[in-house]
Amino acid sequence: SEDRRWSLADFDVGRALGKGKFGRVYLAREKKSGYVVALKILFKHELIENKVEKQLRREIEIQSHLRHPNILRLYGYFYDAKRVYLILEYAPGGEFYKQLRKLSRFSEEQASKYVCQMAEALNYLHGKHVIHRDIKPENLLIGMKGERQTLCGTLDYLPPEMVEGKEHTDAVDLWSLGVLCYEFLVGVPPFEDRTSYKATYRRIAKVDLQIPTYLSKEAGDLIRKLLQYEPENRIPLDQVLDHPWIRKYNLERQNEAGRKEENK
Ligand SMILES: COc1ccc(/C=N/Nc2[nH]nc(C)c2C(=O)Nc2cccc(NC(C)=O)c2)cc1
Repeated sequence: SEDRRWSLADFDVGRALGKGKFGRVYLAREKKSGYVVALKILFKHELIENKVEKQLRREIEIQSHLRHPNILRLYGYFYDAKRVYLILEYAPGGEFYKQLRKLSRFSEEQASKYVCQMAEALNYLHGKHVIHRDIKPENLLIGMKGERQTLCGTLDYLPPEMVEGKEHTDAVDLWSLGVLCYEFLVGVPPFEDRTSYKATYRRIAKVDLQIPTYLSKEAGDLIRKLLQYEPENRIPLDQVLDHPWIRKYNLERQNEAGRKEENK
């Protein structure tokens, strides 16, 4: 459990899994239990230089209390003179967007399953008044059963209110969900404009959205209902989970209790 005092001596540290924005992630095994985890090692001087230590403390506080099959667990943390160590759940599949790049785009069935899992994770987060605010493929990992977990930075996924520096609510996550849904099906984000940052900004602010004709009517309908300029016009998560395009491929969705049972 996360309240005992951990230290590096408790772990056999294995291969580097990859580099995050701050520090590196290693495969590690807790010596007594043999439990395999991902150990994220952050350098204090980098956190201080980037003025993110307060944000990290807040994220640790939030993530250590979250329990959801589609949200990566933070089991605990510890630190020494130079580093902060996060003991995170290990998702064997690795980064989701590597999968997306390889496949270039997903089938409607696969995309619907991923969007459903994201909507369930967001529903759980919003129920706890937590806004993710940074949903993008780079922050998604593939779990044991191929499901995705959101690991808690480009313009592509930001809604108009955030690119325009206005007030924002948890509706920002609805917009990002719509952007991701489009990207899963098309292979590129809807407002991408490789010429410039400003061009992307303009396309987002105008909601310059073209839905390819090869997408099903239902898929296009859900994307349009999420990519609404006005935050209050975006359909809420419970309606996303009830949308025909989601229900069609996620018949086995039980209520939350049922799902918790399944994951005990
Ligand atoms: C290079 O091939 C890989 C294949 C699978 C992985 C699995 N990573 N799984 C994780 N579980 N919990 C955490 C945290 C992570 C994680 O951060 N992984 C990670 C971090 C940075 C880069 C990558 N690279 C890739 C390819 O997934 C993975 C990592 C690397």
